[in-house]
Formats: sequence, C-alpha cells, structure tokens
Amino acid sequence: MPIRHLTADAVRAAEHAAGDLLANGTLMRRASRGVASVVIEELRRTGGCYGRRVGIVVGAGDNGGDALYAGAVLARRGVACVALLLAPEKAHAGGLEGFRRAGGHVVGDLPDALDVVIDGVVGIGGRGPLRPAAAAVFGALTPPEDGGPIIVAVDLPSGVDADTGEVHDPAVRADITVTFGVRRNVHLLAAPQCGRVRLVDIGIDTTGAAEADTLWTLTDAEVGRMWPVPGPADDKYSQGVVGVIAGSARYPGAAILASGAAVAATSGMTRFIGSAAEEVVSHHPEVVAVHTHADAGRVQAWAVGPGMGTDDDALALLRDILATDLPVLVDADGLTMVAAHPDLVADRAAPTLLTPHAGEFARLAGSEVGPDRLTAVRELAHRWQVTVLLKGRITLIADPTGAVLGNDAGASWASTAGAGDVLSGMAGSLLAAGLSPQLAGAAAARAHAHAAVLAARGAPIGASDLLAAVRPAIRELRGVDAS
Ligand SMILES: NC(=O)C1=CN([C@@H]2O[C@H](COP(=O)(O)OP(=O)(O)OC[C@H]3O[C@@H](n4cnc5c(N)ncnc54)[C@H](OP(=O)(O)O)[C@@H]3O)[C@@H](O)[C@H]2O)[C@@H](O)CC1
Ligand SMILES: Nc1ncnc2c1ncn2[C@@H]1O[C@H](COP(=O)(O)OP(=O)(O)O)[C@@H](O)[C@H]1O
Ligand SMILES: [K+]
Repeated sequence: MPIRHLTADAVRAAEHAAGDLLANGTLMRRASRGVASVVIEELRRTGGCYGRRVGIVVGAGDNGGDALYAGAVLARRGVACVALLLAPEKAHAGGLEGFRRAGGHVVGDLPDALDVVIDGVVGIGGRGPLRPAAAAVFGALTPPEDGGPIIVAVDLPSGVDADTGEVHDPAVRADITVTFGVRRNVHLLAAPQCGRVRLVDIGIDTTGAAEADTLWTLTDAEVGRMWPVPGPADDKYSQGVVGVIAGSARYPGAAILASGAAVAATSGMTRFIGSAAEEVVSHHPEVVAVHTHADAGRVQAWAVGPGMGTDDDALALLRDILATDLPVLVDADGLTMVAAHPDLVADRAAPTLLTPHAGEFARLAGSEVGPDRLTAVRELAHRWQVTVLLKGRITLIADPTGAVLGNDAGASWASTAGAGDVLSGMAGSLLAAGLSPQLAGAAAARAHAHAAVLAARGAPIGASDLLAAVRPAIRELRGVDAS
C-alpha cells in the first residue's frame, strides 16, 4: 500500500470520527506518549535519560498540550524538563498541570546546555511564519552540529504550512518530527525541514479521506516490484520498445544521456531519432539510431524533447509524434513547443506525460509554480488532461483525475545539468513497458533519486555518473544482492 499523506482538514475529520477517544483526551495522551518515547529513544542513544535536559516551547493550542504532556512523561523518567510558555494564558491547562505535577518547571527563558528542544508552538492549526517570540527562542539556539540541542517537532515544524509545505520565514527546522495516525502533506512537501519523520499510532481511522485530500508516496518495495524485467517468454520486442528523440549533432549530450538511460532502465530495445544518431551509437551501440521519423521503425512509447531544439523541423517532428496514438513523454524543448502550441496535446487521447522543471512549468501554466506546488501541479494536469511530473527535490506527479504521487529525492545531488535527460529516458522506457504515465514517472523519479545518492556517496556528480548508477539503483529497489 502506498504511503498516504493527508491535509489538516482530513486529519481533523479523522480525529473527530474517533468520537470519545478525542473527547476524553485519549488521542492526545497517546500522541504525547509517542513524542516522549521518541525523545527517550534519542536520549538513550546518546547516553541515557537521567539528568538530561529538555526544553519545551509551548504555543497556544493542542500542539502545546501534546508537548506539555510529553514533558510530564519525561520528567517522571528523571529528565530535567523546563517549559517556555509563549502565550501563558492560553497554554493547555491539563497539560500544564500534568507537567508541573510531574516536576517540570515553567521558565521565562530557555537555559543553555539543553540536550533536546521540543517544538510545541503550533501543529496543524498554525498559520504563517513563527511569531517574533517563538522566532527569538529558536533563533538563539546553537545548531546541533555545533553542539546545540536536537530539535524534536510535535506534529510538524512550526512555521511550515501543513497542507502546502510552504516553509515560511522564520520557521523551525527539525531534526525529528513526531506525527500522529497518518502523515500530513508537509512531511513530504517540506521533508528536508522535518528531518526524520516518526509516525505514532493513536488509533484513528484515516482510510475514508477523499483523493483531493490525499498525497501518495510509493514505497521502495512497491517500485521494485513494478519494475519491468524480462520473463521466460520475452524477446526484445515484447517488453516495449522506446523511441528517444533528443539532442542534436551539435549538442549530442542530451541524446546520449536520454538514450543511455532508456537502455539502462529496461531490457528490450531503444530506438533513437535525431541528428546525433552516430554519436548515440558510438556511446551506446545497442541503440537503433536513425535520422528521421520515416526510418524509425515501430515503438510502444516515445520520450521526446531534451535538447531537440524548437525550430520548425523540431516542431513538425513533435507534432507527428503527438499525433500518434502511442504514450508520449514530453520534456525540455518539447515542453517549450507545447507551451507555445497547446493544441499539440489538447485532443490527445493516448497517455501523455509532461516533465517540466519549475521554469518549464511556468511556461506551460502561464504563471509561476508558487509556494503551493501540490495545487499547481494538480490544476495543470486537470486543465490539460495530461499527467504532469513537476521536478525538484520533491517531485510531484499528478494525473488528470487529481491523484498525486510524490517522491522525495532524499538528497539534492541530482540537481546537475543533464539529470533531467536521464529521467526522461528512464520514464520513457517504463512507459513503453506499459506502466501508466503516473507510475512510470514516479518509479523513474525514485530510481533516479537512488542513483544520484549511490553515485554521489558524499561528493558532487555529473549526469554521466548518475546514468552509470541507474542499474545499481534498480537492483537496490528490486532487493537484488549483486555481490
Ligand atoms: N485534537 C486532537 O485530539 C489531537 C490533536 N493533536 C495535536 O493538536 C494539534 C492541533 O491543535 P490546535 O488545533 O489546537 O492547533 P495548534 O496547531 O496547536 O495551533 C493553533 C494555535 O496556535 C496559534 N497560532 C496560529 N498560528 C501561529 C503562529 N504562526 N505562531 C504562533 N501561534 C500561532 C493560534 O492561537 P492564537 O494565538 O492565534 O489565538 C491557535 O490557537 C495537532 O497538530 C496535534 O499536535 C494531537 O494531540 C492528536 C490528537
Ligand atoms: N534540489 C534537488 N534535489 C534533488 N533532485 C533535484 C533537485 N533539483 C533537481 N532535481 C532533479 O534533477 C533533475 C533535473 O532535471 P532538469 O531540471 O530538467 O535538468 P536538465 O535539463 O539539466 O537535465 C530532475 O530529475 C529533478 O527532479
Ligand atoms: K510543532
């Protein structure tokens, strides 16, 4: 089952559906115990609980209540706990009483030399950036890498929008985020701001949430299982032949990267059309490369666009390709032409996958992506009735029904020239193998991200290194030990 992320409204609906468990405080008790367990684990990992120091920053709502009850559990374990109340008159009354009874102290300023700071400023009820008092507290902390406390956010890092993941300024940057029952959009859309996300079961049922409130992520195992590999009855044609249209004799790089990625991603056959045919074959002799569409032979899907130019010949070729009833991935220069000629895809019935980065997205949509990337990508896919893959550290893939799959690359090594060409080749070959545009995009994005991490091992990479790591990444996702 893919991992589900919900909006704040959908989370609230699920909490309300829990009835008595919400009303009698059971949900909050479970949530706060979850926070305390994560903090205890962290303290044990670094020397034990007794005598360690935890500071709690408490806001005006139930998020602060969670933090105070967690502080009570910690205080009873011998942890020295202090709480700073940002809005003393609004602090959660039950939580505050429990905290004090357990031996916790309320302070006017956080002391130095804390081991952990718990961010209980706001959760899903928060709006906008941290207010000045909270900003001053977090701004004064020494970063963990310089010996400062680790920051554990309750539900989400305060100052980050629960639904859009917009990181306001200022906002908390957490090392660990503890959330309850189900992940929220923010945990994917602002993953780098959340640190490690720990999900605590509090006994709510979230399965009834509407698709419009849901954002999905495939697990590595799911991607590994769906990756097409040859079976006993397969031959080079039966697995789906992909046609790559990219690059030029003058700029062959995109052609070489995209067709190489198509070869690496699936077995079967890769065809190529373009003036860089000779250069492509010299790098990848298995590619069947020609100069014109008329000579190309049959394919089951096309990946078209990277470095192909935008002149009249390129436009005519793109028009021919999009007039077929085959699945087509359009990237880079292809997207520039589609943005200028929306009629190219307007009446397409066959699967269509557009793979813009933010700049190309703005050309297609007519406006910048903006801070709400999720809504932006959903709207464009709906408006154009195509699947849209919006690239970046968090890649979002929306299909025309509004369903969105997301992928956190986990690191940013792939932000290098030519990495998008590699993604096009990979996703194109998955389309040819019969995956839907959304699954092809999501599976390719995941393997691409793994490849970047494997290739980098801590040092910058170029797109050729990324390409060379595509096979090891697929192996890893499929759980195959190559040693
Ligand atoms: N219900 C349950 O059973 C469960 C709930 N759970 C927990 O409750 C959390 C939701 O609690 P919530 O709804 O009380 O809202 P919450 O996120 O604490 O913040 C809202 C308050 O903060 C304020 N405020 C707003 N923006 C601000 C800003 N930028 N900077 C500073 N302050 C700001 C605003 O007050 P104002 O000052 O505007 O009057 C408002 O009152 C949820 O995330 C989870 O942790 C769990 O225990 C599971 C069970
Ligand atoms: N900060 C980032 N972290 C992780 N991956 C990124 C980041 N920025 C871009 N990427 C990925 O790298 C690739 C870049 O594609 P693109 O912008 O089209 O580059 P190019 O046109 O040079 O090939 C995409 O797969 C994108 O998702
Ligand atoms: K918080």
